[in-house]
Amino acid sequence: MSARNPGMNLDLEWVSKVRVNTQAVLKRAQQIQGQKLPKKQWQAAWLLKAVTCIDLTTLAGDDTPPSRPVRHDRLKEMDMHDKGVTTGAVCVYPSRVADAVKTLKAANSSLPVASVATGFPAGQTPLETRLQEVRLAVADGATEIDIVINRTLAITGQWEAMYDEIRQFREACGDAHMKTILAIGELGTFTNVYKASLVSMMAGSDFIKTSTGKESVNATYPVAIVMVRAIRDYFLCTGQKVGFKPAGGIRTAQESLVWLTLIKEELGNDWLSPLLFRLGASSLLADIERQIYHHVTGRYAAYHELPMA
Ligand SMILES: O=C[C@H](O)COP(=O)(O)O
Repeated sequence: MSARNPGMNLDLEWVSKVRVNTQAVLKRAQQIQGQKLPKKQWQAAWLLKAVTCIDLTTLAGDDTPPSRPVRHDRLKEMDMHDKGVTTGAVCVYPSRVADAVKTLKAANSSLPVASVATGFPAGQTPLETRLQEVRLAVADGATEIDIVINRTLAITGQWEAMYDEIRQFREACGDAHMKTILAIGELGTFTNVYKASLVSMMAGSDFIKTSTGKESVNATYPVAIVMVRAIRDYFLCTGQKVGFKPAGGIRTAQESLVWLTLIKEELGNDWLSPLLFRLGASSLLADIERQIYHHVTGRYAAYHELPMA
C-alpha cells in the first residue's frame, strides 16, 4: 500500500459547498465507456494489470477454510508463474481471516488479507461492536480493513457524526489500511456521494470504495466519476493520494478494461497500481483468466479448467 492518508480536520464549509452536475457526470461516464479498448498483446498486458488490482472476494455465508484454491499449475501453463502476478489481496469475512492468513502462509504467499468489518454489509450494529470487529480482524492478521459507513448519518447529513465514527475505525485499524465503503446505492444523490467521499477522506480513509456488493445498485461508472473527482480534488487540496475501489457486479474482462481506462483518464497513471486502485470482485478473475488463456493458446478454456471457476 502507498503512504497513508492521515486525514484532516472536518471541513464542513468545503462539504457544504459541494454541488454535482448530474448531466455532466452522465455524459463523461458515457464518453469513458465509448473509448476504444486495447487489443491483442496490449489487451493481455492490461488484463494482467487488472489481475494485480483485484481484491479477490469471497463473502458468502457458506465460506469455509479451503474455498480459495490457487492453482499454480494453471498459472505455469500460461507462463505467468514467475511474473509475480497475484491479485491485490483476498477479501474475506472477519471469521475467515485467520484461515486465510494460515492458508496463504502455508503456500508461502505474502498476499495481503483484507477483511470487511463494522457490521458488513448494513453496518447496523452498535459502534462498540463494530470497533471490536475491526480490532479482532487486525489481531487475526488482516492488513486491510474494508469498513462500511453508517448510511443513516450520510443520508441525513450528519457529517460530523460520520467523520467521528470513521476516525475511530481508523484508530482501531492501527497499521492496517482502511477502505471505506460508501454503499452508494443507498446514498440517494451524486452530491451525497461526493460529500460522503470527502468526509471519508478527511477522516483518514486510505481508499474509498463504492459498494458492499450486496446493495441493489453497486459499482456504476457515473458514481465512479463522482468519487474519483472527489479523490482528485482532495489530492489537489491536501497532496494526499487516496485509492479507489469499485466493487459489486464487476464480472467480465471487458469491464475491467473500462475501469482501468476510467482510472487512467480521470486520475492518471499513478493510480494504475494496486497501491491506489482495486477491483472488488468475486468472479471477475475467472473471466480474465479465460481471456488470457485465449490470448496464449488461441482457444477458450472451459470454466472448470481455471482455478477460480
Ligand atoms: O467487495 C466486493 C464485493 O462484495 C464483490 O461483489 P461481487 O460478488 O458482485 O463481485
